[in-house]
Amino acid sequence: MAAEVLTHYYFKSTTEFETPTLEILDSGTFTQQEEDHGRCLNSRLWSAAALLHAPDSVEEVHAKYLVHADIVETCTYQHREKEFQSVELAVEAANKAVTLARSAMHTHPNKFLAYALGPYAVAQAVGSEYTGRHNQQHEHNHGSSYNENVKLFHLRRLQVVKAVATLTVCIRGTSGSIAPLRISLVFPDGTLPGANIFSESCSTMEDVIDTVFGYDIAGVAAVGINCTKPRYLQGLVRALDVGLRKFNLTRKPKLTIQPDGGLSYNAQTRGWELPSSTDDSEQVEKWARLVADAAAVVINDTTSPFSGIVAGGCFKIVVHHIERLRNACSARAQNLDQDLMGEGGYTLEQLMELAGLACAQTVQRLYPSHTHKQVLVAAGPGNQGGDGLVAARHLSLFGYKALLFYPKPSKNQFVQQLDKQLDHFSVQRIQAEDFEGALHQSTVVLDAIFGFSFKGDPRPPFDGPIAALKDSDRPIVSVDIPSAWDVEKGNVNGKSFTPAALLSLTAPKLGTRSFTGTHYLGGRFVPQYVVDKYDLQLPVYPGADQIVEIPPTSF
Ligand SMILES: NC(=O)C1=CN([C@@H]2O[C@H](COP(=O)(O)OP(=O)(O)OC[C@H]3O[C@@H](n4cnc5c(N)ncnc54)[C@H](OP(=O)(O)O)[C@@H]3O)[C@@H](O)[C@H]2O)[C@@H](O)CC1
Ligand SMILES: [K+]
Repeated sequence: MAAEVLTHYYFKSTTEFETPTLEILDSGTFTQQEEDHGRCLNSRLWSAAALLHAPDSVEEVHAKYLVHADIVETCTYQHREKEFQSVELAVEAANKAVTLARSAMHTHPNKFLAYALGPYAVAQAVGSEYTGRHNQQHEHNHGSSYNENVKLFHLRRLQVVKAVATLTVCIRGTSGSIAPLRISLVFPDGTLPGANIFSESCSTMEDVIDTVFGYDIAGVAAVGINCTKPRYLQGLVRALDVGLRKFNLTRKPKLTIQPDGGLSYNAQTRGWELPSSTDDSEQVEKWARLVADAAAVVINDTTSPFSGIVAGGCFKIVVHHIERLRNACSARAQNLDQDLMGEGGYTLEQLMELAGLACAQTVQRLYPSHTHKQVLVAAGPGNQGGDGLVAARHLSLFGYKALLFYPKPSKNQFVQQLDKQLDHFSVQRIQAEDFEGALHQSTVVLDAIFGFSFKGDPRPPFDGPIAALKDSDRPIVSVDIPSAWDVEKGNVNGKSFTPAALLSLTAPKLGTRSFTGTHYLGGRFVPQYVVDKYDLQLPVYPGADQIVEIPPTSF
């Protein structure tokens, strides 16, 4: 069964189609602080030392990451109550970490805060997270077993977290990728999932997965790969993916990936070095590409055993890496379109014709003409507007009375021809000042105003109509992404409307992950080589249909 799921996802039931999320995580707070302030934070508290000595720099670093990251972590990775004079002082520092992060976030209300808890291996401060060799000298109770010490260590830290103001705690687990493989995990109730979690026989990815998920005790929320070289990342993600499909988990976990900066540690000079023949910017680009490639294994797979991926880095990662990672993830989506029209041999005209037909078919499927006779097609100035013109023609042929709002005609000759065709299909043109009246008369709306190239706030002549759609109770079917939604972040601050239904073209866009209405996929034109190149996992289109319904995304 596992093999079928892996290699022939096309045969999976379409009800299992789901879009995994991508969230970018800040990373390397320590390294960024060092870079900005030339500060040596090489104490046992590591970056958390800055909470005591340089709180302003902590807030400054958070603010820098927030420009590019979706999630910021408190500066508490190596915060340990043992390094403070009392538990009260430890709690005070932890509270300060939360306050500093929240203060930096006040201009980013849609971003998330996670409380960082580094694993036991890191807290030992002897590089165990890199070598896999854990210090057998235990700090808490020398007579106890390793497991007992790990448990005690985490319980004490969780007591501090519990004392910190109410927080959604995002617990960060680590698996070293170098044999012997060990995982450090924390469990909120202090119960370890099984004795073999730290056993030396736990030496393959399969062992790790069996151990972590075989018990499925409290439902593992996330599993992570940390402190590995970026070049190993995609292989590790694939191995986790293969292993996890064996389990029928009631709740899909997220995967966090946080490789290091790809530098090598020179034991003689005791410093980090670039591989010879690479310069710094080349190294950053390469790092971002490798992490984006690993993330794509999950986000392009609608049958992924993970509900999403959280991508970032760890040691020797700075804000610049995270900025490049964000760009590398977006570039993959654009490349897909270029591929279809480049090597794929399609013309834009062909794709637009098929996209428009899929739009009309979605309206007809959900709001048939015998119940929803009058359809208002709102078409924008870009290629999505062209999809709308094609759809208006088909809708007219399907028996609808079509009204067209198309206030900013395209300069593209082909799109102008599409416009001209509509003169012969009894399509009624609507001027901007009549938009609200037309909306009122209509029984359904096809929103083909803006697609994935929309940026900023809607400008005239589309601002008024978007506001009118927001106030309207008419059912709206949006093409590709609801208009005026950010292609990655969605309906930021609820500025735009939420349609009743969405037709995603080719594959759902990141910004639609919060959409819970009726969701269809269209764009039945993707050749196999593009599927293989981008690891796309597409559902089966039934019969000759141009569209297939996919369940609401579940996050
Ligand atoms: N993937 C596929 O296979 C296929 C994709 N297809 C479709 O193409 C769509 C992407 O098309 P696209 O790139 O032309 O951009 P799209 O989003 O229609 O419009 C951008 C226009 O809006 C404007 N504009 C931007 N911001 C604005 C603002 N704030 N306020 C006001 N205006 C603003 C901007 O104008 P500008 O300001 O740059 O002059 C620009 O002209 C995609 O979503 C899908 O539906 C199919 O046709 C073929 C197969
Ligand atoms: K749209």
